[in-house]
Amino acid sequence: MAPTVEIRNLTFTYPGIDGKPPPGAPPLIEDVCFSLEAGQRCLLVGSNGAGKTTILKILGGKHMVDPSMVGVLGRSAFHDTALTSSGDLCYLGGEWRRDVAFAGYQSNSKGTPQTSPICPGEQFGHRSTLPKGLPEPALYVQTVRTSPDQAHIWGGNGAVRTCPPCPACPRRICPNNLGINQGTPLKSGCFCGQMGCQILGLPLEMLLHLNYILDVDLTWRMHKASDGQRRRVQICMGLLKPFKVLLLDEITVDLDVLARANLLTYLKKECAEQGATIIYATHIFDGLDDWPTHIVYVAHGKLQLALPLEKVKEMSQLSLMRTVERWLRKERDEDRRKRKERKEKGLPAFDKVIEGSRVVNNGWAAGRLTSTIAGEDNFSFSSNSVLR
Ligand SMILES: Nc1ncnc2c1ncn2[C@@H]1O[C@H](COP(=O)(O)OP(=O)(O)OP(=O)(O)O)[C@@H](O)[C@H]1O
Repeated sequence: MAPTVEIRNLTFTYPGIDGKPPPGAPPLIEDVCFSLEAGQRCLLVGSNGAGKTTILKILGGKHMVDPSMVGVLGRSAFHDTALTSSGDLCYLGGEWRRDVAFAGYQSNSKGTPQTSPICPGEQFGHRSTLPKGLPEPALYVQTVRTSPDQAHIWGGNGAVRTCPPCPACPRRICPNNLGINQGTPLKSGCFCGQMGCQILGLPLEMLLHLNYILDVDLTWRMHKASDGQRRRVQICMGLLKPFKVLLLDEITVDLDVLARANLLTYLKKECAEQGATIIYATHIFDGLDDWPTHIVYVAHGKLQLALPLEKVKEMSQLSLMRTVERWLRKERDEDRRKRKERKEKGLPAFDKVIEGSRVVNNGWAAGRLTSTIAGEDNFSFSSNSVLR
């Protein structure tokens, strides 16, 4: 069976705002390889800062890497934007926000901004869909972010401008509004049913299905909902489109035990019935022992283990939680031993921190003509000023 998710020698360093990794920065993710097939559920584990979110975001197409390094359903998640907009590839992360984008051209010959907006949810941003003949660096993709409270437009310089809903496109936030610099918080007090149907443009029937699983009351007012209630709505909205590959970055954190158990059962069933692939990064192991089919363990951005669960030898004696605890304890002890040795040799205990700006545009790596691997040559396959 062809893998639905394939990572081959993935190496990645976060770029700074100039689009380049800080000089001398070591790779954050180094030489990671693993693959998964349809119907497999994989737990992604590792200590804080190990690189789980980074890997999931790369898989979710939020950071550009060489297409040879990551294949989701046989496609490059970053470059093939139709993959994410179709819903086949779904990323649900800790923070609730949604990216929609438009592609356009930075300026015409007179320097006037030119935009060719494409509404959210439609295919956008691929170089081949844009008129030919314009110089490559003029191509850009810009992100409109929406959250329950407001819509944000991220400008090229990282500046945030809030954006009112577009009158021509009342069910959605339309990039036609780009450039309107007026702050209208978006539906902060709306009903959660309205959120799904009006703002995200989803039909009510679809909403009702997951609603039952997550016990969401469509009359909840978003600004009055508790953290866990908002989280339920987030998950509900995120899972509405049928997915083939689902990436979950610790989204169950605010859920009560019943909601979490129902969700895990639902996901397991979806996986078995629809042949979906799920990767779930978490630190919460309650009730997970018989959930995953596979486990991937990363430490310091490097793959330690990628195995079917039944092949994990510790699991014959220990629970999943105790198994992972043992790995992390061993890793921590090893780190401490190394630091001690370095100190004894008169070296600083920790590696020198390479200063670089943190990429804040929703984890979308600033566009670049260069590689995201420190010290490597430029990509031949990238466009400048990509600001997704
Ligand atoms: N946007 C960013 N720009 C620069 N560095 C980042 C960015 N996001 C994360 N990092 C760094 O990358 C490393 C891995 O972070 P990541 O969030 O992938 O870890 P994680 O395994 O998900 O951790 P946790 O379990 O705490 O969520 C960390 O050292 C972090 O400081």
